[in-house]
Amino acid sequence: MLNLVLFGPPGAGKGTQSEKLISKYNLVHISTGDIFRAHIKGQTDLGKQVSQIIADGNLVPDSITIAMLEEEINKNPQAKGFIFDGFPRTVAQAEALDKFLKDNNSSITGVIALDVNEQELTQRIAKRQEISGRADDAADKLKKRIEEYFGKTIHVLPYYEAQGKLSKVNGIGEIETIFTELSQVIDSYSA
Ligand SMILES: Nc1ncnc2c1ncn2[C@@H]1O[C@H](COP(=O)(O)OP(=O)(O)O)[C@@H](O)[C@H]1O
Repeated sequence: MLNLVLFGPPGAGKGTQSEKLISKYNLVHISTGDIFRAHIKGQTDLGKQVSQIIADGNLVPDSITIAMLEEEINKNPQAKGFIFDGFPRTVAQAEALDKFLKDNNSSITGVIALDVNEQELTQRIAKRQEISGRADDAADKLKKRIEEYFGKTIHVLPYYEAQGKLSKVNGIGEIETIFTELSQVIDSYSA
């Protein structure tokens, strides 16, 4: 199995690159943000539970997020591998994912961090909000999300670095150029 974590701050381009990577490598895309948004749209119990948290730009509690992620993996028993996008966002989530995969005789192949500076992120998301209309893309909520990233999520990097699984790719430039670089890293796993 090829299990990838695509890592990076809000607006780094994880969603865009994931879409391209899943078709090239025949993987299942698991974006916890997308799944949460689907629950909110469908007004499920989970959606009702998390909608305010997400609108405010806060992280959803680990217990809820981890349970949802495991359920999503279990829905895809035939998968050749997964791209995790927006997960793990805390060290506790990273540990839970490792344990869950291990219990299923699998593991994370590699983690690729998309490197984008804060100024570029803010500009990209301001642009995106005009189209997405996402409540959490509003300036004050975005600020909160970037704070959550640099306060909690960034600690996931040394966790994977210690396992020798971390690679970094420059997330600024043409979408195709970034895609080529990501593909090179992925191809190096099996080389
Ligand atoms: N792994 C996670 N842990 C906790 N909360 C999450 C997680 N994934 C998504 N969320 C919630 O969903 C929101 C949107 O996530 P996402 O679509 O990945 O946004 P972006 O990458 O643009 O910040 C997050 O701000 C957070 O509230």
